[in-house]
Amino acid sequence: MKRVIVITGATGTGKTTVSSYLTDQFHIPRIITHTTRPKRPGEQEGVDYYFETPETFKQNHYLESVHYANYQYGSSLEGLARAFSKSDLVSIVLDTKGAETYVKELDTRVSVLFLTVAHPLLLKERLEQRGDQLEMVKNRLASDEYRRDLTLPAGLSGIATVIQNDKWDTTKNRLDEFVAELTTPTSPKA
Ligand SMILES: Nc1ncnc2c1ncn2[C@@H]1O[C@H](COP(=O)(O)OP(=O)(O)OP(=O)(O)O)[C@@H](O)[C@H]1O
Ligand SMILES: Nc1nc2c(ncn2[C@@H]2O[C@H](COP(=O)(O)O)[C@@H](O)[C@H]2O)c(=O)[nH]1
Repeated sequence: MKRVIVITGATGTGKTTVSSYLTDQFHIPRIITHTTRPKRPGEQEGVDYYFETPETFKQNHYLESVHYANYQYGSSLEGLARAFSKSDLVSIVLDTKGAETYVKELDTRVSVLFLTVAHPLLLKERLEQRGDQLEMVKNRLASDEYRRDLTLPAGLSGIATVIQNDKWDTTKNRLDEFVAELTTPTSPKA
């Protein structure tokens, strides 16, 4: 059965880092989503995102789309099909609103990881260290979406596996266990 690991949580909690680990360690490809935000240094078209203008953004067919801190983001049916052509088990990085939509739309074909950190101050430091523009960090941390995504939403409670991503070695161990449960045929989660 095809399955999507939805990785969600606040900005800077490490969602993309976790998704890259799943690709490198377990060959789980990521669904590439679309955004109208400008590229960060080092980001590549079709690898990190499909970078769109507000006009081209409208031309895709979305399973869900959101506004996040003044930009548009969406996961297209085309992007989903492209990832599933590589593997029956894929991941996607979403804000919590998108994660709730995925659970509603794909139901038992979704496994959710919700990432947190011990203190939100860590997130500001991580965004700055990542090289985000200071103005962008300021706007993002002042957004309703940022505050919303700090807490596990009711719609994901009892569904999501929560991982506190403070120490990367601990997170890696939790991820290894999570994937083992998903991919063991006798496991209730498989
Ligand atoms: N456990 C960790 N300890 C220290 N730094 C980390 C850890 N996990 C991730 N990081 C770093 O934190 C920064 C943010 O991580 P990442 O880009 O994966 O977050 P994100 O949740 O995808 O963010 P966004 O929602 O803004 O795209 C990156 O520079 C990453 O290398
Ligand atoms: N609901 C969706 N959320 C998405 C999608 N693609 C990314 N995201 C989330 O947006 C924020 C900001 O991302 P950033 O790359 O600008 O830092 C973050 O929470 C992502 O997880 C999407 O297609 N749908």
